[in-house]
Amino acid sequence: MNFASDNTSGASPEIIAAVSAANTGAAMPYGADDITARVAQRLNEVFETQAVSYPVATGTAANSLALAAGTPPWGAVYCHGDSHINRDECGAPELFTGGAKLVPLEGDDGKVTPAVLEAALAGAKPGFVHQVQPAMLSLTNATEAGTVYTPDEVAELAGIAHAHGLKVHMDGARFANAAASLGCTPAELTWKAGVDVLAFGATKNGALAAEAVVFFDRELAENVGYRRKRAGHLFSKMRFLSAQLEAYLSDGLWLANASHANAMAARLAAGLSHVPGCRLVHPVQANELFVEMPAATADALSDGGCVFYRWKPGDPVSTRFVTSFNSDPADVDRAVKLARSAAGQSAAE
Ligand SMILES: Cc1ncc(COP(=O)(O)O)c(C=O)c1O
Ligand SMILES: C[C@@H](O)[C@H](N)C(=O)O
Repeated sequence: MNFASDNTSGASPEIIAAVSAANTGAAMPYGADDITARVAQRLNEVFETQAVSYPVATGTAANSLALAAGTPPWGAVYCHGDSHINRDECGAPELFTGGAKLVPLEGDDGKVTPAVLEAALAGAKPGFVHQVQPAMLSLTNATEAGTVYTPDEVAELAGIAHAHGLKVHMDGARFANAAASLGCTPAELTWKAGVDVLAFGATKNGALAAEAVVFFDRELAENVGYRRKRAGHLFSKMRFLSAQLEAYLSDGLWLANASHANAMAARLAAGLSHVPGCRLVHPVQANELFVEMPAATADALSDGGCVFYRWKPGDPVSTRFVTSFNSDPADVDRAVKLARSAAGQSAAE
């Protein structure tokens, strides 16, 4: 019962098979192979536009390369305070941009709001040499709180950003989960809503290690090839990274994986929300749930073999559960049963 992260899941058998199948004969290196060319075309089909895409191996690299493409060293990137780029990338965005400043914004349920963004930009001083210059807005979809931005919400925020001359980045480490949750098209959730560059995630949703930086604003991509090489993310045997993405984007695998993960999160949330003392901290809209629960309940879950993060200490303790493309419903039900017994509730209730 491992719900620590979707990073703990294995890889989809289809993706493993694709990597094995790619291991046939020789292929030109550094992205000059046929599979990489097919992935670029496939991404254009999925997003219904002519984009420029760069496969990389981690979400941090995808985010940092995307931000560097649109942010000068003296720039400012506006993001949610709990965003991964702000909390969990060890300064990679700051490094890749040459020292730009991340400007964290408040917002309930992990989401930036138009009012907060407007106020932050109203306080900026374009042209004032003593202050960083607004350059990009970064939104995470699905968010780090397990919520999602709808296309309309993205469009409203992107409209504000563009009106102030900023470009818009989307951290899409869990983009599949957002798209599956919303039932909208990838285009509706990105460039049609004003997103200029997407860090398109696959690793957390069934790939071994594969992401793609997808530029809808193709001019932004001008120097990314050099930045990727300098970052050490230009794979010499790129076919094996691209093979993952090709399989991921074939036969609807990426959305099927995300739909299952989302369904398991909903199942777990439905069960835990009826356990005395348990409270869902955020709406469960993708594959993450944050649950406040008595420390004794958390201990019983851990003692019973359930693996999850204690997000904030205390009693009640704030916990995070993340489900994956291959989460077993029996594990979900076992976790709920453990919580119920800890709360003195009979499993039959
Ligand atoms: C929202 C979000 N963005 C980006 C990343 C970065 O991915 P990676 O750990 O592959 O660098 C993660 C990590 O899991 C994440 O949760
Ligand atoms: C914790 C965080 O860095 C990681 N990306 C996760 O969601 O598990």
